[in-house]
Amino acid sequence: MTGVEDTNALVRFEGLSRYDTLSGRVFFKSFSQAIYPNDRILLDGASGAGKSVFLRTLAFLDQMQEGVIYFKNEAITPKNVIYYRSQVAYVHQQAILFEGTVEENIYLPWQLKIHQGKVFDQSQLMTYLSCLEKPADFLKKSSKTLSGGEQQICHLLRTLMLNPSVLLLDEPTSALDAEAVILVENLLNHWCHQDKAWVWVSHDQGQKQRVGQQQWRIDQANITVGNNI
Ligand SMILES: Nc1ncnc2c1ncn2[C@@H]1O[C@H](COP(=O)(O)OP(=O)(O)OP(=O)(O)O)[C@@H](O)[C@H]1O
Repeated sequence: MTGVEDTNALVRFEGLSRYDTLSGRVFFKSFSQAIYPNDRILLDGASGAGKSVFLRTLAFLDQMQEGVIYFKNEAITPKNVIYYRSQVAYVHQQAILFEGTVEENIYLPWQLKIHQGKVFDQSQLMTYLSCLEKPADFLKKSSKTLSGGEQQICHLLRTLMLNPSVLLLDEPTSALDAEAVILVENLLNHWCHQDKAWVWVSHDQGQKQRVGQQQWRIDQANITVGNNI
């Protein structure tokens, strides 16, 4: 749906285009779509097709060349972009962690003005940990000593605790073993209830089938929407 309000959409974007201004490469052009509550979208495409570029653009982390993004019908501008990023959260494949413990990393965003006044739900964090079969002392581990998979878990927990509406998941389980992958998927399936949605990038065919109820596919700067995964 484009050009008119859509009160049901969480995120809606119109005419989204992203070029590399130096090389002239077009990543995608004039893409318009909406993300609705409970949408589980697989973003597919060959390596190098531009999936991460697209997710970062949608997260307002990369500069788009054309288009407008709306969150709950409000156009995103520099004035409300910090709030938008807290609601439409990009989960990097390579976790960005700071020096300190897992717990300190999870608390860090709570120092931002945008989260002040909100209450950190410690019992929710403990529930997430137990869903991932991680003991409470995982929180005390230094970020320096975490394995790649543990870093991804820390990053995901930090994002989930901020209670976003939409997760933009860029290969969020790529460093995890098969059992941990299923635990993360189960947790996110539980998380993705009525007013939540995700766009998920994965290279694992089994995971693509499990996490994608619809597919957006990037191919040579075109994005097509379908259901065949
Ligand atoms: N900010 C940028 N400016 C210009 N080019 C970029 C930028 N970011 C990434 N690229 C290039 O865009 C191409 C697509 O990168 P991207 O990481 O989005 O691909 P991808 O589809 O996510 O690939 P993969 O599945 O291998 O992770 C790559 O050739 C990359 O080098």
